[in-house]
Amino acid sequence: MILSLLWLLPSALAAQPSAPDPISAPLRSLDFGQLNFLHTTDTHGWLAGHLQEPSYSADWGDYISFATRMREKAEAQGQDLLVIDTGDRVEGNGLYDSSEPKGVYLSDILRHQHIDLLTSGNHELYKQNTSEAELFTTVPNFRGNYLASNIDIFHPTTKELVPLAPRYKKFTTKKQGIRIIAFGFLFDFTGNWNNTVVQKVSSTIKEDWFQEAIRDKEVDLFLVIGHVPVHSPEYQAIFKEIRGTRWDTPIQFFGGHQHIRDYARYDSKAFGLASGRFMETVGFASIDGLNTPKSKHLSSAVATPIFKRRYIDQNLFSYYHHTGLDEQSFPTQKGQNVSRLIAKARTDLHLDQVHGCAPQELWMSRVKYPSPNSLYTWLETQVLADSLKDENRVNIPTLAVVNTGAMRFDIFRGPFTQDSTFIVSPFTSGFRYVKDVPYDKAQLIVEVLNKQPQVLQASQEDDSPTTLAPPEQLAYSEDVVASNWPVSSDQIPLSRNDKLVPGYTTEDDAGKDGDDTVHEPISFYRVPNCLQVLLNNATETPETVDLVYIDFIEKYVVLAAKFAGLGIDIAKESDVYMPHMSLTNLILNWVKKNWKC
Ligand SMILES: Nc1ccn([C@@H]2O[C@H](COP(=O)(O)O)[C@@H](O)[C@H]2O)c(=O)n1
Ligand SMILES: [Zn+2]
Ligand SMILES: [Zn+2]
Repeated sequence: MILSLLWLLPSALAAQPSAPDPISAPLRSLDFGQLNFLHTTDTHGWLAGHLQEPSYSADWGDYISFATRMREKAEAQGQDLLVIDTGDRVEGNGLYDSSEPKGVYLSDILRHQHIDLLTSGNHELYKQNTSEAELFTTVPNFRGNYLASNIDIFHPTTKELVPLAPRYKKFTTKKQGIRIIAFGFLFDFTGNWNNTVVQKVSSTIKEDWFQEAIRDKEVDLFLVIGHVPVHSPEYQAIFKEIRGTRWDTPIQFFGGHQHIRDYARYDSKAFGLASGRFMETVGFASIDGLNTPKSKHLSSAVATPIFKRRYIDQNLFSYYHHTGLDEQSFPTQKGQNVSRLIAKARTDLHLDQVHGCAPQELWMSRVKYPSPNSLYTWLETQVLADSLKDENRVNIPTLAVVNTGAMRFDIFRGPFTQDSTFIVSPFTSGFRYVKDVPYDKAQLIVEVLNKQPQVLQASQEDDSPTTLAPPEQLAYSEDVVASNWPVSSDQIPLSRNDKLVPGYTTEDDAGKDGDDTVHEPISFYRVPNCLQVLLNNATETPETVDLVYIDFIEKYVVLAAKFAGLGIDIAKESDVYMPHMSLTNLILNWVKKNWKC
């Protein structure tokens, strides 16, 4: 990754004269301890980093150099460093989605990082080929380090149900001799393909192997990694189960899935870190004052260990700062080779091929919905309105419903590339429809879907619902939410020359000082679960409509239809709409036609 003068600026600001000087960007430092961690989660294929956002512009090769330098630094101080990844490595970027078969370049890049412990996310399990790629490629690539405490897979050859990877692992750290038992969980996910089985966390922790593991007396730290939100019933249950048996053994959790920076305090000796999404963030955590055989011998043990956390902006400026190195001394040979491998993969996959040029920024959550700069407003009023048409259903009033979670990232003004195609919406789900749905019932279905607690948005559990709440019980608010975004910085003194770059201003269970980079806050607005748009020249209130929806949300539409008293079984009555057309391709075709450069 090359460091240029304007590299720390968001692309939207890069051309402006008042751009902040990157050198003055204030950074909070990392407090090393006996045991240190680097954590990634929900990388979703973004191993090339963010080409349009300098704050997150380092790549997986740079991260490899960073982890190496951090390990060298820790070990030189007689401390340990572990590298963790908690899943959703796939789906969401051209580097993964653009190859045939998907993921061949990605897995070959990923494996060069030394990852000490990793788990699966839900995205590794949506499809049969993805989970089998985990079984046959990722698990062997990280042999002994991949954990699957609650995931089994039907082995494609033997047809036997086997653990995707070992349930847990016991090991001792190199420098400090810390005895660790580690587990690797997935939240209570039910949207997996039927070749895998995800056991509920609450029943997994009652199994003999787990109960025996937490009764092991020769343990200084329990390490729970997982594709699980750190504030979740699943992690509460694991915490309680371990604490019930081991009242004072420290527990460190690492989580993900919600795509946010977050830190949870379970008690004075148990904390959990979640490290964002899309290679924007590398999480850092440290523990000092652990009771180990070595510290007992040296009588340096303390009553309560000290837990720390930091959210590192994934760029070279942060990496140089935290390692105390520079452009010459920072990169490792391996890191540079991997950066070259990424560049070559991007070339082979034509990821810079331009399909059109976006005339403006389109935001997922930085602006209100609906509004002229809302990505969802654009999807409704431009893309769906122009392009969602089945040639066998012409001139039939149609109500289309799309889950907002199908849209994964903002669009920046300028080139819309092969890469953008998958960054914006990578999913291969098609469209289905039911005919002759009374319009009032169709509207009630959407209303019911939108009053559910965010089940269909990105980063929410797409758990199979058995019931849906009536619309009047749940309120949807489109107000600004301060969900780990905009609060002003504290504790780090700013000089008059400091001009802040917009970015994360996280508030978590440990306070407001978690982000390494002090940012200017960004507003964040909620969006509904589903968009709806009337198509085919429908009058304002047609009598009946074709109800069109993305097949990914069918199970919710079925329940909402029952709730709305539609009286038909949507799953049985529905048919394919626009055969072989995914939302990804619908958007791409629209861009090619409408966004000339
Ligand atoms: N075919 C799919 C798959 C997923 N989604 C959306 O993604 C959300 C889950 O993503 P995470 O990264 O948060 O695990 C899911 O809730 C859906 O909103 C989709 O739309 N289509
Ligand atoms: Zn994710
Ligand atoms: Zn997830």
